[in-house]
Amino acid sequence: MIDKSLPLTDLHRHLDGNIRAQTILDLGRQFNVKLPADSLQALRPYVQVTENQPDLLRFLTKLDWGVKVLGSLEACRRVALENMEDAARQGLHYVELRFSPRYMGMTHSLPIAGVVEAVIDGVRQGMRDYGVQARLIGILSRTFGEAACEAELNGLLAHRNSITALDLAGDETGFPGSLFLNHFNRARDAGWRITVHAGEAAGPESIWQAIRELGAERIGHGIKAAEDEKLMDFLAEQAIGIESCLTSNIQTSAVNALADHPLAMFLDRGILATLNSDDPAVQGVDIVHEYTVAAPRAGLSAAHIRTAQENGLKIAFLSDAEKHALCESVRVA
Ligand SMILES: O=c1[nH]cnc2c1ncn2[C@@H]1O[C@H](CO)[C@@H](O)[C@H]1O
Ligand SMILES: [Zn+2]
Repeated sequence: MIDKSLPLTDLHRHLDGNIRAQTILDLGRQFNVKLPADSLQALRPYVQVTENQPDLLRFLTKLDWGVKVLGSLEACRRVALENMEDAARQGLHYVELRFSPRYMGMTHSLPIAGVVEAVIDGVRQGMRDYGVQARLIGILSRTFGEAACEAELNGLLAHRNSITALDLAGDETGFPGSLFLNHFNRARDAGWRITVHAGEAAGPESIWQAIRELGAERIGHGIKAAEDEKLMDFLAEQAIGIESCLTSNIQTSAVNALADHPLAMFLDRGILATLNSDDPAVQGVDIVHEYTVAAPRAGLSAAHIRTAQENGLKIAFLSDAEKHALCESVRVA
């Protein structure tokens, strides 16, 4: 189901939602963080979704142990590097890793710009060691409010040339995009691309807002676009990509069952929708599962899946020359 002649991409993957359970154990010991369990098996239910959660916020608590053990900048570098190793193991040619530096550094009061630098460093080393291409997306964790997000943005802007895009993630209903106009104006002024988590927990108006007011060129999840015909037409006409994350949407109860997921309809309507993982370690799945198991269960035909894979290249935050080079490297390999 994965076309080997095309690049395999993952455009929506939280680096801080993909911290290995074993690494959480290691770092917990190293930094004397009292974990709820001290074996891999016993820790798993605290750091991984073992049954679907009733809502997004309950799902998001599963990411917390992963960042609570980040006791140093070196620990941040380690998880960034391990993310690159995971990407290589899954056969990805190109990955966009997103992360929230303030969230990562919060427990141990790490300097935000320092976290950003450590992540950049780990990802760079990973590109060299594992031969996977990567770009970084900074996240503003909306759950902590405007002022916290301003500090987070400042830390990201300190390394603006190593960051490709800005995203807004966390509690979409409690902290609507309208609170973050200034933040996104500054991001666009810095020349960054924009993607926003929208229409996951809130309705289609949240997607319209992200596009019109925050300048989103891509939408994370965007499930609720299915409720708005005009919006779906607009997404298709304007080539605004959708980063779908099938398993995540079931685990957060954003969609009741894979068979009800709107991704196949989005593709039928010509929307540039893609298959992505979201928080693989927390979800207990990875991109290959999304292509080979989740996508068919969501009613995608082989042709849909191929289109989604092609769309991954189309809407990647790369220049045309970089996309071309990526295709060539896959063909030659
Ligand atoms: O599926 C999701 N929807 C919304 N926000 C998310 C999701 N997964 C992770 N985060 C949020 O992203 C930041 C860490 O990268 C955190 O704010 C986390 O809550
Ligand atoms: Zn996400």
